[in-house]
Amino acid sequence: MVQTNYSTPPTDWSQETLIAAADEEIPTIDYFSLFSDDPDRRSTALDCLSTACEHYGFFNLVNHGIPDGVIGGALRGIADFFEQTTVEEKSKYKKGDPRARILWDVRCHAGENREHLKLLARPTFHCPPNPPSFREALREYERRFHEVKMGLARAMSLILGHEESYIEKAFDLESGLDVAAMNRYPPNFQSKGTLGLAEHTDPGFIISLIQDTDGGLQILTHQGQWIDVHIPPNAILIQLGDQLEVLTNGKYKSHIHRVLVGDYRTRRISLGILHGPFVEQFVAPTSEFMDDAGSTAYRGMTYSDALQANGRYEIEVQSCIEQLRILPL
Ligand SMILES: O=C(O)CCC(=O)C(=O)O
Ligand SMILES: [Fe+2]
Repeated sequence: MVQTNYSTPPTDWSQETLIAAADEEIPTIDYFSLFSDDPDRRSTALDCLSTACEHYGFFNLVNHGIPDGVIGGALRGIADFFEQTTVEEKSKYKKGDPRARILWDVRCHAGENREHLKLLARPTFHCPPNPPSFREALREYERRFHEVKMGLARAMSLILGHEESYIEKAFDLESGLDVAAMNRYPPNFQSKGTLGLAEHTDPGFIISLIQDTDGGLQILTHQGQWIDVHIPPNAILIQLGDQLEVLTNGKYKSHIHRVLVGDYRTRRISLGILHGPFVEQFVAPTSEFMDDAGSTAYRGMTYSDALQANGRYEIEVQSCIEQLRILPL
């Protein structure tokens, strides 16, 4: 994540700037149409995907084939974990061991108000054992979305002008590092300020996001405007990650987003999965996306090094896009 300074909130965030967000349309992509046998339908869907990736960097995915019950079950399981597990039990997962595969914390200050749980979902699935319904429900959703992710990688490879397996190979996606990041906002009734989560971008190929309550997430568009993100029930928000920005030399960009807590009486649960390349995969802009002089706007790094470039652990999945960007002289 960029600019996540937990002790000092950014100074220019007045109440007004936090609330002034435009109500803009979020592009919607129909997943099944991307693979339709009807060539017109398919080509229209791929065109829409191309516009969404290049001009927005995020979109709502519908008709993805994951049953409503699987999405609802995962969100209920997460709520059960946050509500039924004792603080003593959760505290076993506090940051300490760099090789930890599960991380839990609660933050309550002017720059961040949330309880969160992160766990390694792929290549191996790790999860607290209780409540038992949580593990199974999360695993089922994660398994289903893995297929959707591989499909999106194929469709995006095509709109980038490559063979279907281009992104899968460039990121070694079948061995990719997927981290599930679950949030509860606000964490309690002592929240301070209006920020649930400070502005940041996320690393990886894409980030998929589901929620149980609409409202709170805001995205800074490439045109520099904060917009409120509305995710229709059972749609999945897809955000492009930093490593896709690096691979495409900035043709597809990740974007800054943040979460507001606003009303302390409304609870919101979200599940973002950060779908990353294989940790040892070296990710650098490929020649097709360079200009005639062969110049690149990003430096290459393995995914593991990029995740640790800010001194963080892999499981924290923090962005280091600032270190990856080569600033023009
Ligand atoms: O809760 C949300 O809506 C977004 C969470 C997020 O951006 C993250 O965990 O990286
Ligand atoms: Fe994020």
